[in-house]
Amino acid sequence: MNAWEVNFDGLPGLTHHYAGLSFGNEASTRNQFQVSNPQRAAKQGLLKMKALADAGFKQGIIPPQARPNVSVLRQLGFDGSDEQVVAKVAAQAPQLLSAASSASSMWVANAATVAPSADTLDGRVHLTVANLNNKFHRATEAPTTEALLRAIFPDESRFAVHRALPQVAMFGDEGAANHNRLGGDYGQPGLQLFVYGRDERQETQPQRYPARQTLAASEAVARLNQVNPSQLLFARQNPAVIDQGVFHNDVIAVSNRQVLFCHQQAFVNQPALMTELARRIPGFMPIEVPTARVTVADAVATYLFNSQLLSTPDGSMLLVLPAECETNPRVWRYLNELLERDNPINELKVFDLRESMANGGGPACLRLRVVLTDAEYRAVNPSVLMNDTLFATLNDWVDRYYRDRLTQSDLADPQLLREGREALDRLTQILQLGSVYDFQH
Ligand SMILES: N=C(N)NCCC[C@H](NC(=O)CCC(=O)O)C(=O)O
Repeated sequence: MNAWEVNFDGLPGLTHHYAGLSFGNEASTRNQFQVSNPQRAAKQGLLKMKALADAGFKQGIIPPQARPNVSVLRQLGFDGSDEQVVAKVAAQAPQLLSAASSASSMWVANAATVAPSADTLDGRVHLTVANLNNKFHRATEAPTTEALLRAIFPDESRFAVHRALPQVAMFGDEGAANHNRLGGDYGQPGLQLFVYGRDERQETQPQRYPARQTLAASEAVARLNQVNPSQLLFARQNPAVIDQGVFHNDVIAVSNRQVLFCHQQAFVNQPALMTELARRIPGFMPIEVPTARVTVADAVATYLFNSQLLSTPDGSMLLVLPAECETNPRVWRYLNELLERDNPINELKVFDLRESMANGGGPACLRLRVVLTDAEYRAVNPSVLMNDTLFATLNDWVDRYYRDRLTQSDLADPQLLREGREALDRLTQILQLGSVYDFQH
């Protein structure tokens, strides 16, 4: 079956700011209270989408969520009109206003875990929304993520969107950021590698930072997504790298078809995992970067592995990297040697994503991969697919509504709430999504 990997990128929202909300994500902690530029964040995201669409890759967009999230603030006891709710939380608990205003839904690698139809028992594409239970500001994304995915993948005979797992630590699930699919052509059955950080039943935990993904969650997602049991593998991420800031597996590994590009220290018992993968994946090609060349600290600082590994029509592969890789001499030297070596990677494309990177989100965090057959692709809401017209329309929309400077204290401005709703109302028209936001009901 002819199939494609379609990348859907999250668009940074109007309240993008630096709040230090993600303990264990060192960029988030380091950049707390820095001044952000939401307009630049959105434009950096749009430029990546457009450049990849122009290069012939299939590219979609997932809109931001409505923030501040007034309903969660009401749930926490702030009352009155929407404006009064914002004023009260700003005065009494600014950190909660930050959490309720986070634009974190841009990192759609954490929106859901996707199973292509070639891997599922009922032959549909399955998407299980992630509960993002480990962080309050992210856990509130799930209901709107579900509504957005239903609006983008509306045909229930082809797509099954599952709601998030129960919101408890035992089922902490961070979506596709801890999931890789390996194999041959996209339309052929692949091996789904679920990577977890914590197994509450037995193993030791990281000492310093939280492990967000549990094995129990990964198992439940595999069940919901109806992944053929013969195409499943669960592996544990190395707790020592979680303690060095690798809060999702996509900060230390990325796969495409038969290639797994990862750090030497990414997984527990890595040699045995590589042997198992080689046994199960025809032509498996691991590219393991040794610590002697690139340390885990360098990987975290540059997001080398948070790259997108994309297949070009001639069968070779392209790495989409953040600009931070180019400015680190060790990483850049390694990458240029990689191009010369015997492997399918023969091109590097570098993007300036600094607004997102400063909160710990690189190229791969910003995208959700969805493998689709031709017929499935035609069933996607066509208004979310990137092209020249949509790019121009969205740039104008960003110019009209987005601020070019935002700090935590700006979140108290009631005008920001109004601007956001007006902008998103307009966006749902542009993308023909219907009423997906609470404020539209
Ligand atoms: N690796 C992947 N797939 N995604 C990156 C997510 C970054 C996000 N940062 C934040 O949520 C920071 C928000 C703040 O501190 O303002 C997170 O930690 O969940």
